[in-house]
Amino acid sequence: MTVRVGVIGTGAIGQDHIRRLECKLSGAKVTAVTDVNQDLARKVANTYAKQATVYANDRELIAARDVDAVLVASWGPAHEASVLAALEAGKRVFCEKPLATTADGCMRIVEAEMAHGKRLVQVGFMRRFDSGYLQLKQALEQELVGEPLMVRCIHRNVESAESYTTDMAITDTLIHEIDVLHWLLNDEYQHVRVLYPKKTKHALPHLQDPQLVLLETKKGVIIQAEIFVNCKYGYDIQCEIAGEEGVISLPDVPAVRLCSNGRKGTEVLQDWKKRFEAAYDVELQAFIDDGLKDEPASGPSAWDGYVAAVTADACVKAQESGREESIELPKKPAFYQHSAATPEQV
Ligand SMILES: NC(=O)C1=CN([C@@H]2O[C@H](COP(=O)(O)OP(=O)(O)OC[C@H]3O[C@@H](n4cnc5c(N)ncnc54)[C@H](O)[C@@H]3O)[C@@H](O)[C@H]2O)C=CC1
Ligand SMILES: O=C1[C@@H](O)[C@H](O)[C@@H](O)[C@H](O)[C@H]1O
Repeated sequence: MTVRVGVIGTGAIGQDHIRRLECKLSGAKVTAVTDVNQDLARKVANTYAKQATVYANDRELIAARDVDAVLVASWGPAHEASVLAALEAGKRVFCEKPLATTADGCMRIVEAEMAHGKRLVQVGFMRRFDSGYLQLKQALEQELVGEPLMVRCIHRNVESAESYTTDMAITDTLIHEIDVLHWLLNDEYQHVRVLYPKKTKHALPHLQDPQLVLLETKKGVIIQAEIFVNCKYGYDIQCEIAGEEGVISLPDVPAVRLCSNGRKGTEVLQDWKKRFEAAYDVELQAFIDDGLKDEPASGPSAWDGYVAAVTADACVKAQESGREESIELPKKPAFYQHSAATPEQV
């Protein structure tokens, strides 16, 4: 059996996912694509999925008889409408982050999915499938460092586009830490503060960069997350967790060590594509496998998308107020209690 996938949005990550569905993963086939830029959609189909039909819009693609599952990789503000339409059609949907740009939008998706009665949505929080983060999770579960006390994270990008704004440091970038850290710590967020250090000369006038986000969990763990999207030297993701009995850190991505011209060192990756390539493969294979087995979606859920959105809203409020803001979430519905399975491969 094959899961026939329709892809909405054929930009950077849409193309990447189409390529992996067609060339790397098993049990899937891209049968449909669409993009508001129809020339791009045609070009991408022609390059990576010659058999795919190019549709004029998301609604036509979702309705297509040869589309079993939908992959949403359009711009964030377009996600909610596509996910809701896919749910209405009773089709599985993998949605890149953010699930929706507002907490209310995420809640509408949660409600639609619960009304449908089966989990169909997986959110593209790929770090939960990254071997390094899985090793951290395992170490915490085995209590190798005892109770976690403090976390230090770094999320650096080489440079940001002109369209990247100060709030996007939260909604577009920190959102990955927001998701992965509460999953790692098995804890909930309580408060947040955002500090603005001296601004880099490499950021455009409208952008505050870097930023320091201080999150406190209900158990009292303090997380210090640096977001620096014009760091210039590379794509750098770090995470260190200090516990009562020791410290664990995210492993470096293995790379050849080169000694040449009087220097010794390794290449620094330049973007998310290579850093999380294996994680994207595993998350999407999990989505396809759930479809092949006709089982409820088991990856990061619509509820996880909602938690991330509520937390991001509080972070943006803290950016604006300069004060500590609280993060309040309703109780997780029973429908989502047994979600977000951890893949076994570490
Ligand atoms: N999980 C991850 O690490 C990453 C996730 N993303 C997420 O993936 C999404 C796409 O990001 P990129 O590929 O970098 O952006 P992009 O700008 O390269 O591509 C987005 C594409 O969506 C199309 N589009 C916009 N609205 C549309 C609509 N209503 N219907 C159909 N097509 C539409 C655009 O024309 C564009 O071609 C974003 O939500 C982003 O946050 C992006 C990069 C990495
Ligand atoms: O999701 C991603 C991008 O959309 C975002 O713009 C980057 O800052 C992140 O590093 C990347 O993982």
